[in-house]
Amino acid sequence: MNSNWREWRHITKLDPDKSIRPGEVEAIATSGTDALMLSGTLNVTKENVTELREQVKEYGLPLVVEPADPSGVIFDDIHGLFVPSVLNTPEPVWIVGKHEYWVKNTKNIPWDLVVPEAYIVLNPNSSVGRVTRAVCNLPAEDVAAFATVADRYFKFPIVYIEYSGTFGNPEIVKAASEAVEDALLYYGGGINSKEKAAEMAKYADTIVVGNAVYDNGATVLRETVRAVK
Ligand SMILES: CC(C)=CCC/C(C)=C/CC/C(C)=C/CC/C(C)=C/COP(=O)(O)OP(=O)(O)O
Ligand SMILES: O=P(O)(O)OC[C@@H](O)CO
Ligand SMILES: [Mg+2]
Repeated sequence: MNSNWREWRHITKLDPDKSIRPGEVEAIATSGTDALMLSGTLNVTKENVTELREQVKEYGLPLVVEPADPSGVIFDDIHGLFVPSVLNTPEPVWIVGKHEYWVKNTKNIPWDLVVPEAYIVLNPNSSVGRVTRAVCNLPAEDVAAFATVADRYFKFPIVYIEYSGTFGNPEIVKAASEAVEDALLYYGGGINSKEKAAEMAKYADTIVVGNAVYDNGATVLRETVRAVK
């Protein structure tokens, strides 16, 4: 297991609100992906996150929980807790509000596990786009400026270009990659082939594959891993 998250090239995002057949879990875990991220926007609870963790933990891959709300946070038997802030939302609750609530109401947060992520959400039809009311019709220069604010000003270690559910514009991802100096650039959205994986991996440090696991299966997942490693 490579538990150094700064070196991960490929992450598989599993949704606690969806089910995977037991045979398929092994195929996912042995695909060559660097880590499993347990995350979704809708219908995520401590119970279904815990259930998914139990289903995947025996394979020895790093497990990261990425909560959409404090109610979905678990601390036990995970290697990281990646906490998003959405930069291009008009609602501060998605930038810092839920975070304040979480800290105020939680004892003994294991800060060593916590990695902040600066999300730039670019698909208005995704759950995360709808829920956060993100302003998604941004030209490349605005995305680049958000990326620089995240990297140089707020010092977020991760800038995440999020097109969840649809394949994004490579020119925008390229502009973000040129704007980021120290942060790692994550790209996620619509990767379901080796070509799409390779295209975004030209610019992103790390690609995230989610829906393809459920829609296309572990063979395609493995293809996306091979394309970037
Ligand atoms: C402070 C704490 C502990 C939590 C709040 C963290 C915040 C502000 C999250 C806001 C952004 C968000 C909802 C992130 C969730 C991760 C994510 C984008 C998952 C993918 O979501 P979709 O694929 O759009 O959703 P579904 O798969 O549920 O449709
Ligand atoms: O599900 P997909 O479209 O692969 O997107 C991956 C991830 O960025 C979602 O948060
Ligand atoms: Mg999803």
